[in-house]
Amino acid sequence: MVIGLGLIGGSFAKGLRASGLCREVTGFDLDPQTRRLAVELGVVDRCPETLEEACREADLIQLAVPILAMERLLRTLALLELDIERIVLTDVGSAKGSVVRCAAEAFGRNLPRFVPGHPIAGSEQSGVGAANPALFRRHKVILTPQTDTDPGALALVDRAWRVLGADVEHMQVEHHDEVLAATSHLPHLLAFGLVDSLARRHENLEIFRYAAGGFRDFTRIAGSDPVMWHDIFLANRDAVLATLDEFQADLDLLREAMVEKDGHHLLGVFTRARAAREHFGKILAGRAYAEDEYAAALGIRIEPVAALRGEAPVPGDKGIAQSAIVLAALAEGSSEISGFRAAEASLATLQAFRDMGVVIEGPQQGRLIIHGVGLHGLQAPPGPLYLGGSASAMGMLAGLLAAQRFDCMLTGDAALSRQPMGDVVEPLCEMGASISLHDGHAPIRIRGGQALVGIDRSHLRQAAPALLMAGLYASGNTRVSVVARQQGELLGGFGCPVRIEAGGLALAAGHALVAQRLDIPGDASMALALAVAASLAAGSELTLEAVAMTPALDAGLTLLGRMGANIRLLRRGYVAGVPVASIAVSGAGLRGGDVPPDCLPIIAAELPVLLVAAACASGTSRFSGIGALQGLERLRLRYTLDALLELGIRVVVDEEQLTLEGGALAGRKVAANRDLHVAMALCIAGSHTGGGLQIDECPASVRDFIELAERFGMNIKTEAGL
Ligand SMILES: NC(=O)c1ccc[n+]([C@@H]2O[C@H](COP(=O)([O-])OP(=O)(O)OC[C@H]3O[C@@H](n4cnc5c(N)ncnc54)[C@H](O)[C@@H]3O)[C@@H](O)[C@H]2O)c1
Ligand SMILES: O=C(O)C(=O)C[C@]1(C(=O)O)C=C[C@@H](O)C=C1
Repeated sequence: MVIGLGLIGGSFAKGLRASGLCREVTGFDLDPQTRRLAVELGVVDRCPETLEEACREADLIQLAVPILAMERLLRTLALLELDIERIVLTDVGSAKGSVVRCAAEAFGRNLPRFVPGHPIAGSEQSGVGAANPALFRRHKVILTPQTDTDPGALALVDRAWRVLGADVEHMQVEHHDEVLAATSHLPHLLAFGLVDSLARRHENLEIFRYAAGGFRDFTRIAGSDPVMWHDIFLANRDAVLATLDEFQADLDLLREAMVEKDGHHLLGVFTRARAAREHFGKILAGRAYAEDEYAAALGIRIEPVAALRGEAPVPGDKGIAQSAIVLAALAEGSSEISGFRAAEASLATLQAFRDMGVVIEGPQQGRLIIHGVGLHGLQAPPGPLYLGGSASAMGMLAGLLAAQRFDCMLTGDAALSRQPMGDVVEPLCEMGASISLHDGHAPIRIRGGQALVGIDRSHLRQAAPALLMAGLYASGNTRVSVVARQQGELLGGFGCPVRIEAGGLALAAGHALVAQRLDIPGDASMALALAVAASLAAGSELTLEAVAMTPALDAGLTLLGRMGANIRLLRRGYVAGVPVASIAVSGAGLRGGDVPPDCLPIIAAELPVLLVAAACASGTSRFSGIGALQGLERLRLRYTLDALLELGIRVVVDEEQLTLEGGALAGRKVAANRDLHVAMALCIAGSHTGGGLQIDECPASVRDFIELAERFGMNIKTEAGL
C-alpha cells in the first residue's frame, strides 16, 4: 500500500505491480483526481476513498507524501489502530531525522517494524502522471534502520527496492542527512536562489533570452516542486545550514580571489573541480583511472611489409611523464610539460598531487602546466590518496610521503591492493620512516614528521624509485639501484644533482628543484621495436625523432649494430637531464648475435623484441645470463618463446643460456597475453611472417604503437576493423 501517489509513490507502486512481487498493490492519495488517475494509469490495483480502507489487509505501507505532511499522516495512522506488530512501515522522505522523530512521537515509541528509506532518484517533475516504474533502476536507495529495527522488516523493504532494480545501502540517520544536505539539498537551494535572483532583476527578460546551455544545465532542478523543497529545507534545516556556511566561506574565497586578481586560486578551484568530477566515480567504485588500459584485450592482424619509410616523432614515454609530474609538483615555479599521454600511473599521480594542493592545468592536447609548490609546500590531503591500479605511483608516493610533515594513507583498486608492498616499505622504514601495511599490502599508512637518514640500498631494484624520493629529504647521501637511472637523470634536470655510477645512483639531499619546460621524450621501447622492424626489411629508411635514450635502448641498438643493422644516432641532446636522440635506421638484414651475461639485466625489458630480431636474423643467436631475469621479465620471456615456437623457430633453453636459430617465420595465430612489450615484438614478427599473422590478447595500450607503425607503412588492423 502506498500513501501519496505522486512521482515517487506512483513509480514505486507501478514498478511493484509490474514485478508481480505483491498479490495486490493498493494506494491512497488526498487528491481525488490523483486517486482516479492512479487506477486509470495502472499505477495501483485499487485506490479506496479513505485511508483506513486502503490500509486494511496491507502488509507493507509506504509513506510517499511531502515531508512536512508526514507528521500529520503518522499521527492519523497511529489513531487507526493498525496491527503495527505485523505491518511493515517505510517512507521515502528526502530527509530522515525529522521523519524518524515524528514516527516515534506519533506512536509514543520507536517502531521496530518502521524502516526509514530514501530513493536517490527522481526528477523535477511531480504528480501521478510522471510515475515511471523504471525510475529506480540502477539508482541508490538509502535505508536508515535503527539498532532496534526488526531484521525481517528490513529484509522486506530491501527486497521491494531491489525488485525495482535499485542498489540498496544502509546508513545512519544523521549521516544520511549530512550527506544529502551537501549533495542534493544545497544544489537545489543554489539553483532556486540563482534563478529567482536573476528573475527579480529589471533586465530579467534580457538575461533569460541569452541564457544558454550552462544556465539551463545548472538550473534544471529549479523547476522542481516548490512545496516539496520548502518541506525538505525546513525538515533538514540544521544540516543544510552547516553545509551552506562551509560553501559560503569557499565562495567568499573565490570572490576575494577575483577581487585580488588571484588567478592561481581560481585555477586551483577550477582544475580540482574538473578533475574531481571526472574521477570521483572511479574512486568511489574502486576502479582504475585509465580503464582503457585494462579494457578487453584486442585482437590484431598484421600483413607482411616490404619496407618501412618515413620520419616521425615517437609518442612520449609514460614513465618519464610520471616522474616529471612528481618533480614539477615539488619544484619552485611553474613547469610546462607537453607530449603527455594519459596512462594509469600518470593520471593517479596527477590526482594525488591535486589532492595535496598542487594546481595542475590540463591535460589538454597532451599539455600540462604544473604550478610547483616547492619541496616543502605539499598540504595534507583531505582523505586517503587513491592511486587506482598504479603500483609505480604507490611506490614513488610512499617514498615522498614518508618525508612529509603530515600523516597520509595510500589506497588502490582491488588488483593493486593484492600486490605485496613490503619490499618498498621496509627500506623506507630503515631510513627512519613510520609506515604500516595491512598484511603486507595497501592501504599504506604513513605517519608524517619523521626525520629520514640517507642509506645505501643499491642492490634493491623494486624500491629504487621510492628511496630516491625519500632521499630528497634525508640527511646524508642516499644510494639506490641503477634501475632508477632515468628518474635520477630527470632529478638532475630539475636541479638536484645525482651521480650515476655503474653500481648505483648517488643522491645528495638539500637541493631545491627548479621548474622546467619539457617535451616528454619518445618511448624507447616503441623506438627499439621499429628499429628492429626497419633493420629487417631491405629498402627501409626511417627516422624516429627525439627518443629517450634509456640504457636498455642503448644496449639494444648496440646489439642490433653487431647483428649488422645500419643505425645512426642524430641530434643528440638532453631534455630535462634525460639523454635524447633521433634514430635513423636503414634496412640491412640481420645476422645472429650474442648477448653477454652482463648485458642481459640491462636489456631485460626489451628481451621480447630482441628475440624476434634474432628469430628473423640468419644464423644462431645466444642470450647468456637469463638466470638473472626476475618476475615479469621471466613471464615475458615465456610468452615470447611460446609465440616463436608457434611460428616454427627452434629455441634451446638451459638455466643460464638461450640459443635460437633464426629462419623464416610461418604460422597463423599467436597470443600476446596482454603484455605490451610482447605485443609490440609480435607485431614485428607478424610483418615478417608469410601470409601475415593474427595476434590475440593484445593490451588496448598497443594502439599508440600501431598508430606510429602505420605511419611508417606497416599494415595492422585492430579487431573492429578485421
Ligand atoms: N521528487 C523527487 O525527486 C524525490 C526523490 C526522492 C524522494 N522524494 C520524497 O518523496 C516524497 C514525495 O515526493 P514526490 O516527488 O513524489 O511528490 P509529488 O508531489 O509528486 O507527490 C506527492 C503526493 O502526495 C499526495 N499527498 C500529499 N499529502 C498527502 C497526505 N497527507 N495523504 C495522502 N496523500 C498526500 C499529493 O496529493 C501527491 O499526489 C517527498 O517526501 C519527497 O521528499 C522525492
Ligand atoms: O534528479 C533530480 O531532479 C533530483 O532532484 C533528484 C534528487 C537529487 O537531488 O538527486 C532530489 C531529491 C531527492 O530526495 C533525491 C534525488
